[in-house]
Amino acid sequence: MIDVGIVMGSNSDWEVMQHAARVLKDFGVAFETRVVSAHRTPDLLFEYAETAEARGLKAIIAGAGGAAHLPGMLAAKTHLPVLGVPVPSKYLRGEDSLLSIVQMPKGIPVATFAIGEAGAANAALFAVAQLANGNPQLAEALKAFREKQKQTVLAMALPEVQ
Ligand SMILES: Nc1c(C(=O)O)ncn1[C@@H]1O[C@H](COP(=O)(O)O)[C@@H](O)[C@H]1O
Repeated sequence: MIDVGIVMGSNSDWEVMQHAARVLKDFGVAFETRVVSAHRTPDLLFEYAETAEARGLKAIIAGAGGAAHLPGMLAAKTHLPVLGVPVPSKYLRGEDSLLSIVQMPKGIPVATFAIGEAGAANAALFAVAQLANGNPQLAEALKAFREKQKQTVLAMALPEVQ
């Protein structure tokens, strides 16, 4: 059973969105990856969102750049949590993507993450946290991840000033 859908507006978003896939893979969460575009493949978008819950998905991570309508339109067509990742754009560095995703009208929420790879990784970590509610094994894995990250930071050394 697939728990999380990772969708993006174009395969050009993969460089960023692969960081979400990496996190889910590391936690052993079953996921699928698809290119779906609100603008270029609107019928596929509707079909994907309308069938997501019945297919067993628990959350959808959606990344898009520029006029990033994909996460919002998915959220409009499903009750599943939609986690939006603003992909950096060529001319406006992803600020356009961020604003397109975050400024949803009241009633149709999209949980919006940081621009770029940190946002993609954090969206996946958020999905893991959601799934860990009621899954003690996943909750333990999440704790272990945090502990390892903490140890990495504690071991960080800075250069001497000469
Ligand atoms: N923002 C959207 C949507 C959408 O929101 O439906 N579909 C594609 N795109 C974005 O267009 C950018 C350029 O796409 P191309 O590289 O294919 O020209 C990508 O970042 C994609 O997410």
